[in-house]
Amino acid sequence: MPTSATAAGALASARALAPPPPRIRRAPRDSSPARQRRRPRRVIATRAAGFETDIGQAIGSIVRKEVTLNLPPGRVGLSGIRETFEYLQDPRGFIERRVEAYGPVFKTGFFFKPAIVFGSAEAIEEYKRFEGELPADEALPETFRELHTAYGALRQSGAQYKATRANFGKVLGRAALTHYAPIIARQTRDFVRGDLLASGTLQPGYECRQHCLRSLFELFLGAIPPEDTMMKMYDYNEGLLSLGKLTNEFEQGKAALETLTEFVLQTYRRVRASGELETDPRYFFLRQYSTATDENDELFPDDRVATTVVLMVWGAYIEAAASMGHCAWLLMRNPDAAAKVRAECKRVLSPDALASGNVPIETLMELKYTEACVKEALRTVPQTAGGLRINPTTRTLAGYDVPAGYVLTADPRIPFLDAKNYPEREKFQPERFLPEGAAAGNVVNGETYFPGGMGQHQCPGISLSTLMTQTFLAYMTTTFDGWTPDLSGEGSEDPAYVQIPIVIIDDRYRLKLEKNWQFDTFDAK
Ligand code: HEM
Repeated sequence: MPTSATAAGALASARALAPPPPRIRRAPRDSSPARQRRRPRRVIATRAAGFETDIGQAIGSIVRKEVTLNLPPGRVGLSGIRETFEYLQDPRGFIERRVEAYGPVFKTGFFFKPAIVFGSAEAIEEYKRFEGELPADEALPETFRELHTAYGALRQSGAQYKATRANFGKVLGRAALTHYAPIIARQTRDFVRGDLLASGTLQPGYECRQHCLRSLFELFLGAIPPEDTMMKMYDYNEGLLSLGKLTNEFEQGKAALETLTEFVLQTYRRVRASGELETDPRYFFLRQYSTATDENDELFPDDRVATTVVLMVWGAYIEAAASMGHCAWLLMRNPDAAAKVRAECKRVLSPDALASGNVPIETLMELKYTEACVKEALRTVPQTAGGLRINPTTRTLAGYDVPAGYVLTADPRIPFLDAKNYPEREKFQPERFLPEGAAAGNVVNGETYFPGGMGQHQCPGISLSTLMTQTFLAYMTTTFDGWTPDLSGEGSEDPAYVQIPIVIIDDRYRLKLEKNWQFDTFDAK
């Protein structure tokens, strides 16, 4: 679930998550070092004998009454506009350039608000001590707050949030994953050995999203909605990220939320009335929520259960799909790692188990190298920024003053990019996440690896996403001997990416799949 889905998370790039035909987007801006060295034109600066005044920053710090404070290095400017737009064009490059210039704690403008971004182990350790008191909701824009609903975890705090969070373990913890694993395996088999085998191509952005949508509805609802209802999830996503409540996107998002919630509500009420809720394993998730209680010890009302299903599917589908696409691309570019994944999957998973789709979690958990690939992919191509919190009172962090009203965000990309934690940081090395990784100088712990954010709103779904991606890789590597960029039509060697709020391969990118001889004549349908 993307928490950086804030105000401008909006931007057009998020619209790339709409269904096909994929729209033609402009190529990503040139981020070559030469370009980056050019001075941005909008800064009004004077430079003389080593003295540089950034007028926007100077006025901004007077307006914000922070002239006498000891803030971290960096610039916010007058209102953070320039920083925000620079971030939105190239989020990862933005972080990298600032860490290089200022170190792992710096100030900037994030989504038009002054912000302190940090990622050193010391700052994170200190942050963890008070993060639990910070309100999460205020950092979210109005459109997101309304469509995320009062039931959404990202808006909550205190007793209400505790009640919401208490249920996550029941539907995303180990027992739940044990229940989901064979369903995921069957869904993935049908996707890879059905759809992909038939077409011989994979559009990792769009097709993995659709696969994840279907799989997640089945896991969390026990039923896949009709296509037109399921596709409302794209409108809902666009509405959450829309620029304002007067936009069409917001209106459509609101209508989509109603349609989706109504469909879930009807399904929930029907299976409860028929008694299947208690007896049919398909309704595992709904059954857990049918006994969930709120902060007043009252059962969740039906609309809260229904909204929770919609929010869970929404929080998971793009993230899981992005992880699958990045892994597929990284394995293509790292044939040694791909060979190891293939060998491991063939050793652990029997052809019969793969063909039947009946793969228990214990077997999937033996895929240690494959799991390490998924983790390393999240490090190499980080999918999200950290969660945003508003600092309510003046305090200090890492020896710097943090004024009230500043956004605080622990950014996972900062430790990911630090060669002290990850030697040869640009390389894809799944071994970092295996026991031998430490001996090679890798430092993997809660302060250096937190792809799902940290603190009170830390992602409860990373294990589910990892399991889905591992299963995807198991079927991909045992069905296809490899894959290469499909250069026909608009095809390109490497993908462009949607950058905000979740980094995911652009819909136009396609891979050509090389069938394994066993599947040359396979007809899964
Ligand atoms: C690789 C995949 C994923 C990544 C990188 C990811 C990332 C994140 C991040 C960064 C947050 C933290 C937000 C914050 O601190 O404000 C978050 C929260 C959340 N994620 Fe994920 N996510 C992933 C997969 C999933 C999946 C599969 C689910 C399944 C339902 C999920 C459900 C949630 C929920 C419910 C929250 C809100 C937690 C709360 O507010 O207590 N995520 N995610």
